[in-house]
Formats: sequence, structure tokens, C-alpha cells
Amino acid sequence: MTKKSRILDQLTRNYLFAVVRGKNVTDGVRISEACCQGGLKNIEVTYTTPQAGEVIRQLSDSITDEEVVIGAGTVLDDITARDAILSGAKFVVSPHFDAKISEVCNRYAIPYLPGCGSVTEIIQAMENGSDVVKLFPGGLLGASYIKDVHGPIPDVEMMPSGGVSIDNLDQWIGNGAWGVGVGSALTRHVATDGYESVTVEAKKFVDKVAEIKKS
Ligand SMILES: O=C(O)C(=O)C[C@H](O)[C@H](O)COP(=O)(O)O
Repeated sequence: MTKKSRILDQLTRNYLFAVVRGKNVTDGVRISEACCQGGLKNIEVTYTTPQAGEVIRQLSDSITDEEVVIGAGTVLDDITARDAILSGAKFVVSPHFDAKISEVCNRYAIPYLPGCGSVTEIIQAMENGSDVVKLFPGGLLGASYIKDVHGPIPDVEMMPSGGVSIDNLDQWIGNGAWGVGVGSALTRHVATDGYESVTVEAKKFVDKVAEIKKS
């Protein structure tokens, strides 16, 4: 198995991606650690977080659980992608498709999950070597979008992000999502109840996925 396939394999096994938007380095690290404590294992540190590369570096050093995969999100250009990868990111996510990001990720054998919102973008991403795309904004496209696209294009995997909640998880899983990205739903109580609330919310998602996959 290649390095890229090994990472993708681990990511889909973990299934849930915690989309982390910290206010600063410490906040980014604390949110990510709280997510891990709740059982989330794919940590997507977004580049809206100041010094996101430093967050990725600190997490890569401190987290010893080998199933945890630290990656980067909201990567808008190839320079940011390189910074993320050299900081230790094992996957790169962006809200759009960018051929130069794809090139950098392929150079380092790191999976690139570009944000796609149309079939044309999905095909373009596949042609540039992405096996998995991020459906963005997931909430706007709707869960049946996956099934509809899988009719003509059965060989692309899709990871919805944006608008994923506990209440629509079953629809995403039922329609064949390869994984799902969850952001604001994890941090909705952090301002009032602290980082422990992130762990509580993370656990709810982990339990819900286990319950849906079992049924
Ligand atoms: O910038 C990116 O690369 C993104 O991933 C966009 C969104 O911030 C996430 O998809 C999380 O969205 P919510 O779960 O609705 O908060």
C-alpha cells in the first residue's frame, strides 16, 4: 500500500473529521486535544487559525495515538499547502479545487481533498489525482447529492463538510459518505462551558456514527 493510500485508509476508518478553527495557537491546540479526548481521530487544523502550522507541529509532537491523523484545512494556495505539509500535516483540505495545491500534495504523497460543489469540479479534481473530494458546502448540496453523483461517477469518494450535524449524520452515511467534516457543532458551547464541552460534543458524534453504522 502506498503512503497516500495508507493515510486515506486510516482517515475513512476514523470517519469523522474535526474541523478546528482556533482563535490562536493555544486555542487551536486545546480544541484539537479536546476533540481527541472525545474520540475524534481526524484533526483538520484550519489555516484561519493564526500560525496554524505551529498548531499542527505541536499536535504532531504531543499526540502519541497512532490512529490520530493531523491534517490541514482551509488551505487556499500551494504555499500554504507546503507550509502545512512541512509542519507535519498528513492530509490537506481546501474549500475549493486548486491545481497547484494538488501538485504540491502529490509531490509529498499527501492526500488532497479539494472542496467541490459541482460535477465539473469533481471530475477536474479526479483528473488531478484526488481520490476523495470534499463536498462543500455540504448542507447546501444535501445528502442525496452523493447518491446522485455516484450514478454517473461511481469511483469518486465524497466527504461532506459544512452544515454536518448530529441530526443529519444518518442521511450522509446512508447516502455513502466516505467521511464527514464537523466544525462549529463541536465548539458551539466552548465560549460558555470551556473545552470540556468540545469533548462532550465530540463524543456525541463518535457514539452516533457507531450507532448508525451498527444498525
Ligand atoms: O474552510 C474549509 O476548508 C472548511 O472545511 C469549511 C467549513 O468551515 C467546514 O466545512 C466546517 O463547517 P461547519 O461544520 O458548518 O462549521
